[in-house]
Amino acid sequence: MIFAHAVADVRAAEAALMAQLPEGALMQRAASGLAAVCARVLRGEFGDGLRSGGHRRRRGGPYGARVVLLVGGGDNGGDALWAGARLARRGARVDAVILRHDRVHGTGLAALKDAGGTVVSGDDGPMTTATAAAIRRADLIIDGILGIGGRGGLRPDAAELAEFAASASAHVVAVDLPSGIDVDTGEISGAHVRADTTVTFGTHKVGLFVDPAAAVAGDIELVDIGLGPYLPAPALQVLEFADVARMFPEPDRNADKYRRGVLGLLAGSAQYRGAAVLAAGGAVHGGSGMLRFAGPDAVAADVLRRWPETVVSAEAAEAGRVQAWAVGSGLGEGREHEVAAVLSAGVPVLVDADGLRKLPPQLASPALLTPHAGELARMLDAQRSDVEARRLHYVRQAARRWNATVLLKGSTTLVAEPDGPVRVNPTGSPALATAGSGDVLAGLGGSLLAAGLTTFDAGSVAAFVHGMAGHVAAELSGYPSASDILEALPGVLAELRRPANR
Ligand SMILES: NC(=O)C1=CN([C@@H]2O[C@H](COP(=O)(O)OP(=O)(O)OC[C@H]3O[C@@H](n4cnc5c(N)ncnc54)[C@H](OP(=O)(O)O)[C@@H]3O)[C@@H](O)[C@H]2O)[C@@H](O)CC1
Ligand SMILES: [K+]
Repeated sequence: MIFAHAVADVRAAEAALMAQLPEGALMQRAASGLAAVCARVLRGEFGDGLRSGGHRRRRGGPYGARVVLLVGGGDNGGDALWAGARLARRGARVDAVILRHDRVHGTGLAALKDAGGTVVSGDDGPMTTATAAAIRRADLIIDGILGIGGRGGLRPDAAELAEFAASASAHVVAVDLPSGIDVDTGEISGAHVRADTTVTFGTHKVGLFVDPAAAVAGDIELVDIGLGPYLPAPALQVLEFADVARMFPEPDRNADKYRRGVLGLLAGSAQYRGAAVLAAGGAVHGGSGMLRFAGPDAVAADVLRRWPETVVSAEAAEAGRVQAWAVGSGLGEGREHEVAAVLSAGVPVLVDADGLRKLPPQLASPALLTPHAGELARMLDAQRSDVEARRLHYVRQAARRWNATVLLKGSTTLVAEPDGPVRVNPTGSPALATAGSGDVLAGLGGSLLAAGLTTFDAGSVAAFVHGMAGHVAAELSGYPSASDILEALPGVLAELRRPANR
């Protein structure tokens, strides 16, 4: 599992570690790790990041490379200067653009000059003719404007510099984080750097994983500086393949279909017949032992035709015993009494799409709510654009409001509980943004609930697996449909459940 921590926790850990070490030792660790990644970038080991096609890709390593440092007035700038000195000693031509001469990291600047680096900015501002020329011809730009000490978007002179750097063809490496993002929330409130690679120190920072900021961080490289033992519980968790393989329910030797878990599915309507079929497909593959579908005859017939292993009934009340419910995908208007009954059935329930419009003020059962940004906005009486800009804030707010697990779908899917760390799904891709994709996810998540996973684990495992299926489907069909994603699921699950991976 990958973790991310809040800035206050990073600061506390840093202080505890620093008390054990000689002055400047941490910055040297950071700068050495940063220089090592930069050398790899200059050997062509990293992709072209955000501006694919526009890059001057260098393969020869630091010797002879042209490097520009953007240096703010704090320790982030200090890291850049020390790393620049290391690259200069390895034969790079290093030019520094200093934003604040009165605040610049003195020993870092002296080290850079000793190693043969030069300053191209002027006394009265960073943008000079020499700055522009250096940035235009650079192979690599190192963004040391702001790190975890920054607040708000970049100030005008830094913003002008970042914008000019963005127009150049160099690979941009951000020091600790892309300057100008809000590091604890992933929000962006003004001008900021767009990085191709971010080299972060000690632990990942929250904003590197949460959109919109995550989208401007590029590839993330973590440099271990020894903070680990001093860090408290993380603010964010990112599941990896091995975690999901371990968490995915494994039927025991004596399991029968009931013991593996039965999911009840209340989905689909005359208007949205396909949603029921897609959700049922996600459920059939999702790890539970049996699916009971409740819905109108015509819809039930569609489900049975595609998934003959399903048991169908006309009403939720007639469905029989289940270990969990999934409700809402394509449900349309009406059926309020059935939804209410399912929500108070005393078993865990996944609520999606139209089910989210029918939520009571208080939920009686453990619930996993799976809105996209528009649905979450409606639930919280907010604007969709606000939810998209402040995803972490709103997903946490909804989790507390309904005392439930909330999975906010989108560019980076977040899964939050009322308390504790938020999970970010790392497998998302634009391939998942297609009609019916959410229905597959709902069935899959419901099935995992029925198989006994907690709402938190069911949501995060479902999102991970669904995202992997999206990638596989995209490789096969370019722009995959929800049916393609569904078809990719068995292969992904087989891979996940291979004994070597568990
Ligand atoms: N944590 C660790 O373990 C380690 C941390 N290390 C490194 O230290 C970094 C943190 O350094 P830090 O605390 O000196 O703050 P930093 O981010 O450089 O910014 C402060 C400067 O920015 C300025 N400024 C603020 N807002 C601004 C804005 N909107 N637009 C423009 N300017 C703005 C502010 O100016 P002021 O407000 O004071 O006028 C001040 O000059 C951290 O990210 C990592 O890289 C490693 O070396 C070792 C291990
Ligand atoms: K930075």
